[in-house]
Amino acid sequence: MKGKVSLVGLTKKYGESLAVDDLNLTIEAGQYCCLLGPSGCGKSTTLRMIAGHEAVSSGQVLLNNKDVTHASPRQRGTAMMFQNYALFPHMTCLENVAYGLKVAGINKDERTIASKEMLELVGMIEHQHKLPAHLSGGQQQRIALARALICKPDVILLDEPLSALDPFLRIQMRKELKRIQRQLGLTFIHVTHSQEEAFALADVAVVMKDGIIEQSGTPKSIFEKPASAFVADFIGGHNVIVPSPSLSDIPSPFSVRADHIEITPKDEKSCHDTISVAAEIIDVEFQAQFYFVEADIGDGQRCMCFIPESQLDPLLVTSGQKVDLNWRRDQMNPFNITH
Ligand SMILES: Nc1ncnc2c1ncn2[C@@H]1O[C@H](COP(=O)(O)OP(=O)(O)OP(=O)(O)O)[C@@H](O)[C@H]1O
Repeated sequence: MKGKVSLVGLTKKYGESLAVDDLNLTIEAGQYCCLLGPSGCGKSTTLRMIAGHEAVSSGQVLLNNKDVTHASPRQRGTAMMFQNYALFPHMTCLENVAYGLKVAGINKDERTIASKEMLELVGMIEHQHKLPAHLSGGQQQRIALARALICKPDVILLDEPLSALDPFLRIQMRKELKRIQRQLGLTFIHVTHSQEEAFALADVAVVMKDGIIEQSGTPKSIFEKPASAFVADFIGGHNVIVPSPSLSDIPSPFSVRADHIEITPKDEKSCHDTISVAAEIIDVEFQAQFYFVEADIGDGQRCMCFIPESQLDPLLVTSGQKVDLNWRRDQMNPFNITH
């Protein structure tokens, strides 16, 4: 199976500033990989270096174990789908999709058949004769995807492909991307700043910060054990807590999931495997299936708790109420990375 991508010491410098710093990563053939991180962390630069649209300062890009670091984009076996779709406005959908085959010298009959197949795959065959301007954002995106797929690349590179779509369409297209990736068995590398998107799609999520990989793994493994305070904060749903004197047997910062915290009346519980922290409720927000409760635990630290709708005691959990927050000792996550 083709489509294995290896990044070896991949580095990009703009002047003195390091945009991507000694990245080492292997993406296996047929995996859906999401590069995830805040703005400026180096995701797009990494993607562009894999595509061959950005020169590498040092290190290597290997495709199927072959060094393609200095190969042109067309020689690599990768295809890029851009954020703005970059469709040719004067060409119909069919012509846009067929363009790559035309450049490759494929005859008209063959490229029409192949392009129609691709339009079927992305659900756009009935729009084949329309111009891009007459399509919705989601439809334009399907055409852009068909165009990227037409030359049968081993790897598809997608830079924030869903960011221009409204929330409903974004979820629909997310499912489509996954379906097509699974159906064709291709490697997809997808850049996003949305943790939700990355977790929904990725076999492997790579969380980046300041040009380095902070953590990579399955979304579940990252959510269950964020490696650093940065990852815990970025993926959400976790509290990063710096132990205060009342937690004297806990030496260093840790995270605890918001849905693992239980709220009880003050001083009610002291089970030996449970950590209890005195807190004052700041705010309670109804979020349909659960309540979002914010509480002050002293030393300027706030804790968020997700309490299932059916389990919240409205007499206990109101603003200003003094309570205990409790979680099991084994639900505390110490960090592997403490920089
Ligand atoms: N052409 C360039 N010249 C100089 N600096 C650049 C250039 N392109 C990117 N950078 C810098 O490199 C760093 C990484 O940028 P990059 O676009 O890869 O980040 P990103 O994580 O994709 O961000 P975003 O989500 O905002 O697109 C940033 O500090 C950025 O300012």
